[in-house]
Parts: sequence; structure tokens; C-alpha cells
Amino acid sequence: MKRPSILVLGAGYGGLTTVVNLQKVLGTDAADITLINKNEYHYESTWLHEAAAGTLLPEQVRYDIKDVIDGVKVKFVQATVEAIDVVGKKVSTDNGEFTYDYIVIALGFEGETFGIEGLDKYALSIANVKAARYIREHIEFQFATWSAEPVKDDSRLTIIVGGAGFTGIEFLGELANRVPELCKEFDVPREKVRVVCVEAAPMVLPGFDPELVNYAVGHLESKGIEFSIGTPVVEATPEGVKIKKGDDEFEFIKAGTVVWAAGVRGNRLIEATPIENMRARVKVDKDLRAPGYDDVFIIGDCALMINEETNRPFPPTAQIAMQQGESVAKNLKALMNGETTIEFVPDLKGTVCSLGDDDAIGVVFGKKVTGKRASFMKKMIDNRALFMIGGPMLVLKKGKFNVL
Ligand SMILES: Cc1cc2nc3c(=O)[nH]c(=O)nc-3n(C[C@H](O)[C@H](O)[C@H](O)COP(=O)(O)OP(=O)(O)OC[C@H]3O[C@@H](n4cnc5c(N)ncnc54)[C@H](O)[C@@H]3O)c2cc1C
Repeated sequence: MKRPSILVLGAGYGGLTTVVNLQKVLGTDAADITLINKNEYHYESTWLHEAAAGTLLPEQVRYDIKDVIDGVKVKFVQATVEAIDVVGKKVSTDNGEFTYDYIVIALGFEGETFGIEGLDKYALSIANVKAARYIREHIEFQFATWSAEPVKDDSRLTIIVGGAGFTGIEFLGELANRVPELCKEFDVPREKVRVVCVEAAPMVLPGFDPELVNYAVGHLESKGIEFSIGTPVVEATPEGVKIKKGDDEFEFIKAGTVVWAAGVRGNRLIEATPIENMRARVKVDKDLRAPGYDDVFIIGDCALMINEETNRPFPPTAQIAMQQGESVAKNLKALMNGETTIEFVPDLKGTVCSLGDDDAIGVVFGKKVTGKRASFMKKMIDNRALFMIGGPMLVLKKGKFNVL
């Protein structure tokens, strides 16, 4: 009898956790499992702000996929997915076509600019490890140019961060520590550098406890970060951004670097399928299948699940993507054995937002934490994600141990 074929698209938190768990729950001959990913490595999306600021090297935030999968049970194909045909049950890539009996779509997030003029063209986005490396090098180039040019353009040293949500604040935390290093390296006086966070909403870190938000803002301001809150970006140009400060009041901030960290959406490939979606995120069934497509599972940032307690979608997180990966592996096994699938219920342990390498805020198991304790917890969370996918060897190789 032909073995069922399982295609997993994307080797991020969701896809890799699915595969690692399939290796555990299925016997060697139970299925043909193929994992397709754009790169031969996985990168830790939750560490990308560090690679973008330059506080970690791009190499430190990624590892080879072949090091964590069992080559006997799983075939890895490096390819870029170009189209998903959920009716014909096939996937086109730049490295051939693949058919499937079951598919797991875990292609992650893309930046969302909400149609704001010029942002797509002139703002950078912390979207993947290559984009993060580009941001790091762009900032360094601006500092090096300022240092070398005879007539100085101080706006080169202004960095605008669009968005005071989780990603924006974590990136600002890294920049706050990185800027003094850059000033030293490129002979730039610190007072010449501006880092400005521009946010449309009336608050920083919506959804976070106000006391923790005050702590975060105070910490970042003490390191020279400026906040412009309730002032939406209305346009980006090659010279900087225009922000709205009142009914008819606008300000143009000249800047050498604009990083847009104010929105994510699912992978655009979803929008080209007949599956109903909102900004490429699919409101999945309770067992994580796409409504109307019994052989299609969608997880991670491409999936949308409503938190029934708040009646709002769960925020897209690595924590949920990994738990979904575990659940999908169990459900695939159940389907192959003719059993019923289980409902996915997120088990939220808390959230910690870093403020650089040495400080953080968070709520863990219902308790508020700040400072070095929170920073320690953040590193333990990062190390746990490595452990769940690659075991102790991966933690030793890539883990964060600078905990004091
Ligand atoms: C700076 C930053 C900080 C964050 N911090 C946290 C945090 O502290 N805690 C938390 O829980 N979450 C955090 N998140 C969110 C978290 O990173 C995402 O929710 C998580 O990565 C989603 O996992 P995923 O498996 O859906 O996608 P990803 O982990 O993004 O993986 C998607 C994979 O698909 C691949 N891929 C994409 N397109 C294609 C294609 N066409 N063909 C082939 N392969 C493709 C990508 O290369 C990637 O390997 C953070 C995000 C960012 C950007």
C-alpha cells in the first residue's frame, strides 16, 4: 500500500516543530515526510531584532536544518514555494513540483504597511535574517559615511522606528545598547544620534500592563530613545517620514534609516489560494485545518485563532506556533490511523519583552517581572525553544548563557 505523503512548508518555529514531532510519533515507514524551506537553515525570528541592531551576528541567530532533522525519516528540500494548489494537491517551487496527501502550511509572516505611501519602498522591515543583516549594515554604512564625509549630514544618524508594539520596543532596546558602541566605532558624538519611535496608537505596547509599559518607556528614554506617540506615519520618502501631529499639523523627520516594525500579516502565497483569509491569515478550525480542506493544516503566523475569553485573535507568537506544530503532528498521526483529531488549545505561559540584553519586562505565570530577572527569563525562554527543536546539543551550540 502507498504510504501517505506529508508536505511541510516552512522550517520556522511551526514547521520545524511539526517535523521534529512527526519524527517522534510516526514510525520510519509510516509516511513520506518532506520539509520545504527557502534556506538550508532555520533562523530564530524572535531574535531578529538583535541581528538587525547588530547586537548579535546573523550567524548566531540561525542553524542548519539538517542538524535537527532525522534524514532517514524526513526529506529536506531547499526551495522557494511559488504556489500552493489546494485543489490539485500540489505545490510549485523553484526546485520542482511536489504532490501531497496532507500539507502543513507554516510559511510565517511578512511585513504589513497598511497602504501607507512610500513605506514599501523606503522603509526597512525586520522580516527575515537577510533583511535583519541588511538593516545592521545600512545603519553601519550611515555612521561610516557621516564619519568620512567632509560636509556632515546629521540626518544620516537619525533612526526612525515605526511602531511601539512588541517588535518595535525589542528593537529599540537593542539599539539603545548598540548606539554607544557604534559611536565609539565610527567616531560619532552620541548627541548627534537620534533614535525616534513613532507610533500611531495613543500608547506604547498595547495590551501590556501599564506599570510595565512605564518601566519600559522610562528605561528606553533614560538611554536617549525619543517617543512620538499618537502620531501616525502618513508617508515615507527617501529622506525620512512625514507624521501627523494634529488635525492639520504634520512634521517631517529627516532620517538616514527608517525601520517599519508596526505590522505583520501572513504569507502572501495564501492569498492566491481559494482558502478564505484575512491579510493571508486563515481562521483555522479547532484542529488547525483550513475550513473546507480536510488535508490542509495551517499553523503559526499564517493561522488565525480567536481567544474566546477576549473575543480577539491570539497575537501571532513563536510560543503558539510551536504548540501548534506539536498538535498537528498528533493530528496527522490520528488521521492516518483513522482516529478523530484533537482540538488545539494554546497553553500561554506568559510574555517577556526584552529591553536590550540586560533588561526586560514581562508577565510569567501571571506574575509581573522586570529588570535582570525578566531578562534572565527571556533567555531561558529562548533556550527552551532551541531545546524543544534540537535538544541539549542545540542549546549548547546556540544558547544564550550571558545571564548575569
Ligand atoms: C523581532 C521579532 C521578535 C519577536 N519576539 C517574539 C517573542 O519574544 N516571543 C514570541 O512568542 N514571538 C515573537 N515574535 C513572533 C514570532 O517570531 C512569530 O510569531 C513566529 O516566528 C511564527 O512562526 P512561524 O513558524 O509561523 O513562522 P517563521 O518562524 O517566521 O518561519 C517561516 C519559515 O518559512 C520560510 N518561508 C517563507 N516563505 C517561504 C517560501 N515562499 N518558500 C519556502 N520557505 C519560505 C521562512 O524562511 C521561514 O523559515 C517575534 C517576531 C519578531 C519579528
